[in-house]
Amino acid sequence: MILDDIVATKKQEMKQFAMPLESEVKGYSFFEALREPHRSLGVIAEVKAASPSKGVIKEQFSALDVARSYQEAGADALSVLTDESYFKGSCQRLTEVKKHVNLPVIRKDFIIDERQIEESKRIGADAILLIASILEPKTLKSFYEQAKILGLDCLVEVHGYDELQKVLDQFEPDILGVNNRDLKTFTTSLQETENLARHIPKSSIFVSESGIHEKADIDFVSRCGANAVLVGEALMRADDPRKTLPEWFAS
Ligand SMILES: O=C(O)c1ccccc1NCC(=O)[C@H](O)[C@H](O)COP(=O)(O)O
Repeated sequence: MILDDIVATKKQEMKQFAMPLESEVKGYSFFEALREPHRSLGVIAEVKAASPSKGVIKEQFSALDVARSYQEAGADALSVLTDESYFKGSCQRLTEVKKHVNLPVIRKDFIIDERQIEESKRIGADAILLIASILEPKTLKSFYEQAKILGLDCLVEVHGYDELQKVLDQFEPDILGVNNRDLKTFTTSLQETENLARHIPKSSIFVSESGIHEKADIDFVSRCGANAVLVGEALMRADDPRKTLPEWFAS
């Protein structure tokens, strides 16, 4: 199963781990950006070169140009994939984006080791992703608290009611993401957002992640009660995100 492979690779990579030097970048609050979005829903626009489910999404591009186009499109925050093996991302890419774009950036990776939390801070991330399906609930809570101490926000990602309950048995995250993609089968359905919506605590910012491709999807997850969306592939494939995003939010 691909998720097990990704985690196994990550564990292997951690054997050669070297903590990077601190990068000089300005921090922005990921949480505040989503709490007071530019539009009716917060938009986290993702810089995503490739993925296990789709292969190469965009060949040979400037991450900086993409990130700037997202900013000009009115995105509230950016997501930058840093996993190299499966997503063709990198930590350097995140730092480069942070140096030139005035938006909060979440590091999108598979955090399985607490050293990656400090690494995220050092490369300039404002937030990290914590995936419930790859962490024991107590470890997830501990990583969440460690990230907070370092001033990093966390997007806690769940898929399915059981995962959500396991997280909520421990704590109520400030930002809760429902991944519409089942990371074990790659099946994507916005029904996931609808199914879990009523179980999301009112105090959490509710992010609908993955599989959002058109205005109808934005309208649907909005009706479900999502506060924000995380969009990768559709914006990476868009001719011009500066046109696409406003079209998605036109009334
Ligand atoms: O996108 C994948 O194929 C994938 C496979 C295994 C683990 C994670 C994966 N994606 C990470 C993400 O969370 C998405 O990049 C993000 O939600 C955006 O999704 P999309 O808009 O569908 O590109």
